[in-house]
Amino acid sequence: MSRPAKRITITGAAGQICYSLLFRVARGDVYGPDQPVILQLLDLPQAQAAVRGVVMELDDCAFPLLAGVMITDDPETAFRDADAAMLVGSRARSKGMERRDLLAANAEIFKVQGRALNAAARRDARVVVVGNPANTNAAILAQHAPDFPAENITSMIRLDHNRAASQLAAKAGVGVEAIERLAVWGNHSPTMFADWRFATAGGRSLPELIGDETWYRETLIPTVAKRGTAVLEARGASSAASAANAAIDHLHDWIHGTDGRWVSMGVPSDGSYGIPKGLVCGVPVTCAGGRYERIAGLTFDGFAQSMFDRTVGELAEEMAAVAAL
Ligand SMILES: NC(=O)C1=CN([C@@H]2O[C@H](COP(=O)(O)OP(=O)(O)OC[C@H]3O[C@@H](n4cnc5c(N)ncnc54)[C@H](O)[C@@H]3O)[C@@H](O)[C@H]2O)C=CC1
Ligand SMILES: O=C([O-])CC(=O)C(=O)O
Repeated sequence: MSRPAKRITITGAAGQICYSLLFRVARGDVYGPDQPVILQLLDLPQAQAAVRGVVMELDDCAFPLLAGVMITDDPETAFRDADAAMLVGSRARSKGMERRDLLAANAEIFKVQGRALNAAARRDARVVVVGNPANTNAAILAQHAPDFPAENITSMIRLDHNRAASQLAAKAGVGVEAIERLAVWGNHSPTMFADWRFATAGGRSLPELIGDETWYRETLIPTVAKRGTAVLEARGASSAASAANAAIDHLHDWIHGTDGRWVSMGVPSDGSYGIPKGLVCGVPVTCAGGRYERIAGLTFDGFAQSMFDRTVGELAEEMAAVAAL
């Protein structure tokens, strides 16, 4: 263990997603098999005992790459010198809670965490927001971290990307690794737009290979959009392992590169595709040299444009609702 350890801030450490996430990060799934890591775990004061239990289990795994674990309920302590941050903790909807209340509660959390990130994290830290509403939480985080590079604050839409890739591969009868040039646009919500128009499998156009536009519009898109609900109904608990896996894919690919493959990330708008600045929006990217690059110059037909406008419109509405609070 000669290299200095990378510090990863992870919030919501006592929750369901982290019960899967922490063990994989500690095993090296983000930074790779030669890179020691230190976990800096944040959760609420009332969750500290549960976090201590999870840390006992981390100890009991005897992970060779785990160089340390810190537990705290103080955001600034959690973000101190962080090389990366996975912001999973957020306020879940409780009975009788309106959407407006949920947005307000999360806006407050990400405002506080934005200030802490601004004060304490390394300037080259890579941040992925997982806690819902993930895109809007990321945009609020960036607003409150004015000295931190906004392009390093992203949100997770990779779970939708992976869900779509898996469904498309099954339909086409190919391995999921054959699926290339898939794009998921917009909000991590049922409005997200899984766009297969440029997708290929083994170099062949996927829409041509599958040859069923009706299936795409009436089955694929709604299946991906409602997948979280379907898992919740079947399992009686929300998608935790697949969400943790997607968060690892997101950060791993950002750090290590995608070798030219497209993946989808929620990134701060630079105005391209007409996405209003200030929004954090799912777009297709490639990653290389520790940076993501948006896929530029894609065109939209009537259906794609209407799907794109709907999901970007929803993001703009969420931001307006937060601004009005
Ligand atoms: N972007 C995506 O694709 C997905 C996002 N999610 C979202 O991820 C979030 C976490 O999911 P689960 O782990 O299943 O939830 P959970 O309810 O099991 O755990 C959430 C944890 O966050 C903690 N927490 C709440 N406020 C906090 C704060 N201010 N600072 C630090 N920790 C805080 C709670 O104490 C709890 O331990 C939820 O918002 C969920 O909707 C889930 C699946 C996919
Ligand atoms: O709503 C949730 O907590 C779960 C979620 O985001 C998903 O499974 O996509």
